[in-house]
Formats: sequence, structure tokens, C-alpha cells
Amino acid sequence: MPVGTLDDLSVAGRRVGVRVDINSPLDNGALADDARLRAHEQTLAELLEEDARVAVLAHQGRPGGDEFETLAAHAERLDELLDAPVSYADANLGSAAREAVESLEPGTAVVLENTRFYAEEYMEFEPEVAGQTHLVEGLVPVLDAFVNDAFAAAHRSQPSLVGFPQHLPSYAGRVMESELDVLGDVEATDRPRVYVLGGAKVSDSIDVAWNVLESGLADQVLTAGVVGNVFLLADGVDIGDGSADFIYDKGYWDEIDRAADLLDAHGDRIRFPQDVAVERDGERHEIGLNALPGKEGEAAMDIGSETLRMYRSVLADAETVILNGPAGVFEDPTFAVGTKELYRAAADVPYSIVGGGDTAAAIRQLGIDGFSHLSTGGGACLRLLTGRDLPAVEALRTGYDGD
Ligand SMILES: Nc1ncnc2c1ncn2[C@@H]1O[C@H](COP(=O)(O)OP(=O)(O)OP(=O)(O)O)[C@@H](O)[C@H]1O
Ligand SMILES: O=C(O)[C@H](O)COP(=O)(O)O
Repeated sequence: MPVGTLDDLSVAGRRVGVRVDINSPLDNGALADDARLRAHEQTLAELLEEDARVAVLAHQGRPGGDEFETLAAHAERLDELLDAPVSYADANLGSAAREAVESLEPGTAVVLENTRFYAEEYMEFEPEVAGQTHLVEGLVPVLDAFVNDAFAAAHRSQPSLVGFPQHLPSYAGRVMESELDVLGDVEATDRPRVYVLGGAKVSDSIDVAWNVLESGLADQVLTAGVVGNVFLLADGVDIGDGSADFIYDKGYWDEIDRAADLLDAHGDRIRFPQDVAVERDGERHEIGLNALPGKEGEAAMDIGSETLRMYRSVLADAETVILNGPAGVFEDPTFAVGTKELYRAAADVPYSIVGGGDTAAAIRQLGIDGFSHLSTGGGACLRLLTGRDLPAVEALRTGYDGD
């Protein structure tokens, strides 16, 4: 069943719950980056221009983490970004939250409190059970419809993401719609099709590599970042204690075996680094594979020039590139070179899709533009590109039947 969109919803005067993903980096409680808020501007503006009464639902951080904060700053920023008034309510449960929604005037919005301040929201449920949680059952009586625009959280089966479609007519917002349009139809993109897998989410990246190589979606897979280091270990290269300890500490033993299996099965279509950059005497120092390991404690923090040359030549022949994760520790300018050069080459490919929170941060930090589609999602984007369903999208597809 296709997912309904804002084109199927008439909202004037109606109360609409809108789940967005404005989970953002913070600096002492203040927003350090508002890209995710700006991404949802179109959906919210469209609803508000049509005189909806909008209740915004969102999470920030994870319980126990540094960035587990209220949404007060987010509400203030949305108020600045949108032409309509946006207020903040420090509740998401019970009568306080209901009153905040009920008292909305047409064409105004309220940001309810961080959904994860409430324990059930940080658990994953089947949609039927999510539909019976306190958050969902508490708000449903004051809502007429639900819009899910939180593509970046759509891989989570949490109450605010999958519960409302059990009770309310539910639709995809504009971010969700455009992400599904682009990422749901990767098979239709031109070939050669190259996947670039970097960053530190080794298990997810190896899942993607398996899927796209087995299914034939990928003509080439280029690996970088920690993912590239795992492939080096899988190929028997001694990358030195500095890098190997990091990988073992993260518990990636099994991933090295999986990477080795992938090299056995599809080695002709997987590339891994031919040289790496380490810090030596306070400076960037590049080492070829046959000179590895470097000195004790040195860690492979970036891909080297030889690898960049090889990857650039693969990308020069590509028609489509799908990229996730940085090539190195881009936060440190000494090791941002690989990411910058690799991303520049990817941006020159005729059709380029890029996903991932850190990836997007690297693109902004390094000032690279020219990508065809910059996904708002990290885990969600990878999951879709691995051919798996997104629970929040399935909930939109199969939930409300009008009863
Ligand atoms: N060689 C390396 N050694 C250690 N860390 C690395 C290396 N290469 C990249 N990283 C780190 O990987 C992190 C980003 O990886 P991640 O897989 O989380 O990216 P992403 O998918 O774009 O982000 P997100 O999880 O926010 O969606 C960065 O913090 C970067 O410093
Ligand atoms: O930033 C993200 O990837 C999404 O907001 C999901 O956050 P989570 O990984 O904490 O569920």
C-alpha cells in the first residue's frame, strides 16, 4: 500500500501531530547546528499556512547521554525559522500536554517535550503495542491526524514513531516523502554504481556491503575510515596496535571475519586502502601497506594519497555513487584530507547520494557541495539501502484503517 502524503490531507483548523527528527548537536545546551530543524521547515510551513494546529513531537539525545536535553531551544529556533508562532510546552504526557495542544490557534504550533524523557519512548515495540503506550493514548484524543516527517529516526520502532498510525489517519511529511522517493529507488540509478563505506559503524557498513554485493546492486565498494581498517585486518595487514586496539575495544572481532568472508566472495569488487595516514612527531605521516605497522601506538586516522588516487579513478568512471561515513577523523584538520578529497570526487559523479549525521557534518565543515541528494538519515538511510523495511514507514503503510 502506498504511503499517503501531505497532498492527501486537508488540515484547516485540524490538530495534527507531526513527528520530526530535530535531534541535533548541542553546545552547553544550545543548538550547535540547526540543519535538521531547517530540513523540516517545508513540512511545518505547509501545514501552518493551511491553518493546521500543529503539535510537534521529537527526541533529543539518549537517556544518560550528554545531549539528552529539553526541546526549549529547538522550539525557539523553529519560532525564528517559521513565519508562524511556535511555542514550547514542557510536557508530552497527560493533561498538561493535552491542554497545550487543545489551546492551539489555527496556524500555530507547539513543540512538546523531548519524547525520550518518558521511559516507554526509549523502547522498541510492535506498532500495536506502541499504540497502547501512555504517550500515544494520551495524545490521540486531541489529535485529528498524524504526519511522520522523521525519516532519520524511521528505523526505530518507538511509540512516537509507530504508535499514532494505529489510531489516526497518518501521512508522510515532505522530508519523509523525498527520502523515500530517492532512496527507495536505488535500483533505477545508472551504472557503474559505486558504494563508498567509511566512518565507524562497522557492522552496519558490512551489512550494506553484503547486501549490495550479493544482490548485484554495487559494481564497486570502496572502504575507508574504521571500515577500511577492518578490511585491512581481514586481508591480513598488520595495521598496528593503535588501530587494532580501537577495533577490538569496540568488539568488532566478528566483523573482521565477516569482512574476510566478503573478500573471499566478492574481492574483485571491494577496494580497501593502500596507504594510511598516522600522526608522527605531531604531523601527518603517510605509510604504504608494505611499511605497516608504523611505530608503536600509531593509529591509521585517514586514508593516504595512493588510496585517494585509486578511489578517484574508480569514481571518475562511476555514474552513481552512494556514500556513507567519513574517510578519516575529519574533526582533526590533519586527518580531514582524505574525507575532503574523496567527497569532492564523489560530488563530481553525475548522480550522488550521501547519508549520515557525521557525514553531513563533515560536508558542512569542509564546505563541499554538488551532491545530488543529501539524506537526513544515518541508520535509516543505511537500512533502506540494505533493502530492509523501515518500521515507521511500514506503520504509515499498514496502520489506520478508519476504525
Ligand atoms: N580511521 C578512523 N579512526 C577512528 N575514527 C574514525 C576513523 N575514520 C573515521 N572515524 C570516525 O567516524 C566517525 C563517524 O562515523 P559514523 O559511522 O558515525 O558516520 P555517519 O554514519 O555519517 O554518522 P551518524 O552516525 O551520525 O549518522 C567520526 O567521528 C570519525 O572521527
Ligand atoms: O540521529 C539519529 O540518527 C536519529 O535521530 C536517531 O537517533 P538514535 O540513534 O538515538 O535513535
